Amino acid sequence: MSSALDAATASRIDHVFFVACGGSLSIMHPAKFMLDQASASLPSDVYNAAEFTSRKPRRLTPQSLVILCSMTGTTRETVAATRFARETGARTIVLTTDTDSPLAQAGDHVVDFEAPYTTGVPIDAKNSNYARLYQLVLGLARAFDGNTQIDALLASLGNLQTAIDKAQETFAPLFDDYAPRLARKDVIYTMASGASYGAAYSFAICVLMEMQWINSQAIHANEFLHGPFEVLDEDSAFILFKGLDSTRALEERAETFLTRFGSAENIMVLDAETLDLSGIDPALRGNLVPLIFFDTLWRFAYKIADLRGHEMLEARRYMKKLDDY
Ligand SMILES: N[C@@H]1[C@@H](O)[C@H](O)[C@@H](COP(=O)(O)O)O[C@@H]1O
Repeated sequence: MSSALDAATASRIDHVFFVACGGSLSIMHPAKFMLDQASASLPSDVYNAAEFTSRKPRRLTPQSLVILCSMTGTTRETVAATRFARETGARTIVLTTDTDSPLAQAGDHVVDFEAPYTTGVPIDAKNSNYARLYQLVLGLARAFDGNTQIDALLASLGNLQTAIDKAQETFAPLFDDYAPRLARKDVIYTMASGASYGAAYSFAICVLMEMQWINSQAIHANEFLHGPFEVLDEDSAFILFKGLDSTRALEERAETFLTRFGSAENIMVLDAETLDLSGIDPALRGNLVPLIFFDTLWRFAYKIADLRGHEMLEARRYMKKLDDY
């Protein structure tokens, strides 16, 4: 990690690109959110890897830093995006759980992380993809903007797993209550804004759609009021994240509308204000809460899977079953 950061910051960079696919892309949105608030000098963009390679942004130059992530390190689009970035002369940092993977071989610098999905072994959240990415972001902000939050981040990450474990207990009665109703739904929307939007996106596309074949869409909490709210009625099912970042008011406004025309029994609200976040720096709570949302919801997903008789990882038809697409 520190050697990747040292190399990436050895000379001036003027733009950061966050690039990945699917669940690995979902963590890039909160990374940009953090960089936007921590750095005045580093603009950034978030791209799906195939879009990045196809769009060929003119802004990509040898002064760019491209941060890419693939849990397996094998996602073809992300490997191709890494090669494309290097061909332009940009610096690349790749995050993966497999340091021998094609992605690791393609990047300039490799940062490894842990994921329970690959090994089945529980991890400490301080070693997760989010944790590593946030360290990179605040490392960049320290190097180029004199931001000093990195020590608070490291201390907070050390206490994060305890906060997640406590959150599992806090949310358990909510999950027990909502699982039987939501498991019967054909459509469940997720909703969030700011730092939590990526977790809502990932839960919609990777968990509800990919692993449970439940129709879903992550709706940005304010965009909801600009079209999507027309589908709302008493049967509509939503999972709303209420985080602690500076966009919380957007999520609260969406909740007010949801509960005005929807039915509370189909609207599951995860409110970070109900959590015990001791040991997490108040200024970073908004950034770290999405890890808690996603991790706790992962357990909720297994509850739904049991009720539906639809195995979480094994029941896929296409993902990891086909490779000719
Ligand atoms: N649902 C999966 C995700 O879980 C995974 O993150 C992504 C990319 O895979 P990887 O992270 O290995 O590049 O593919 C799909 O979207």
